[in-house]
Amino acid sequence: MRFAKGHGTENDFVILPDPDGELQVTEETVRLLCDRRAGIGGDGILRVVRTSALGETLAPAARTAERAEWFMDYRNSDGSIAEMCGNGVRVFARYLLHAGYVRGDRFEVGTRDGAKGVVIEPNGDVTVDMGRVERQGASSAKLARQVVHGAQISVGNPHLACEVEGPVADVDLTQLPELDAEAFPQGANVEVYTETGPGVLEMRVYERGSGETRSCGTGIVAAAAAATPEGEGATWRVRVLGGECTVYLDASGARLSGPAVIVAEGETVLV
Ligand SMILES: N[C@@H](CCC[C@H](N)C(=O)O)C(=O)O
Repeated sequence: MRFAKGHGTENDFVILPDPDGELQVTEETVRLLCDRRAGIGGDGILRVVRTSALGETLAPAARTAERAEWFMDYRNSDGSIAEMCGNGVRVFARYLLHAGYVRGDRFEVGTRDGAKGVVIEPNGDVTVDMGRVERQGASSAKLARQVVHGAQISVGNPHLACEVEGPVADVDLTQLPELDAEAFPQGANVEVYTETGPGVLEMRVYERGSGETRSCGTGIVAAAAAATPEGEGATWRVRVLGGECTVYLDASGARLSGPAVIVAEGETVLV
């Protein structure tokens, strides 16, 4: 089976081209492909399938995805399905261009959170219109060595974005965060962030289904939203372990911009 490998600020993905929806991607397959020793290695999988060949009924809120020719079927490295992946969309867009599946510098990608508009910037960065960012109140999480408090935010998928004092490097993210199950019945991604200068955040993330990763696009947007007073617009540069992205927040929602690259292509015998 053909595959590619790509990343957006080192949030890395195994890309499976499956235009006609012929692959059976099981949880076990995903775990094996994402395994960094026994497989190819990645934080998740991006299956590249024509929306018309998806073979899945989308939730009513995601039906706008049907107008996009290509659908990003995203899976976390543990095999679970997530509604959205911000860096995934950016890498997916880069792959569509690389493979010649799309042309031009503006197109849409279908996701389980609906259609997302993508723009290829003159400097090569990929910007995705993430749509609405929903603030849902406050909650907390128990980490390995501390309890953190923050904002419950939906960017299509669930987040708890927590401002911490001191460097984010000091936060122990080695263990699965314990969350309030009533607030997060489907689990959540947990971000810790601190403001290091005007318009600049530093962030780390423990991703649902993947553990600590070096970047998370939806998490970057959630942290930027949590750091912005409600009702206000803002632009944030968000530094993560794998690089930096920029978030533009306004009344219509959020845009996420940053690098996205394809680093390898080949064939795997794992599937
Ligand atoms: N890395 C992604 C988020 C992937 C999904 C997440 N782990 C979840 O389960 O919600 C991003 O760049 O947004």
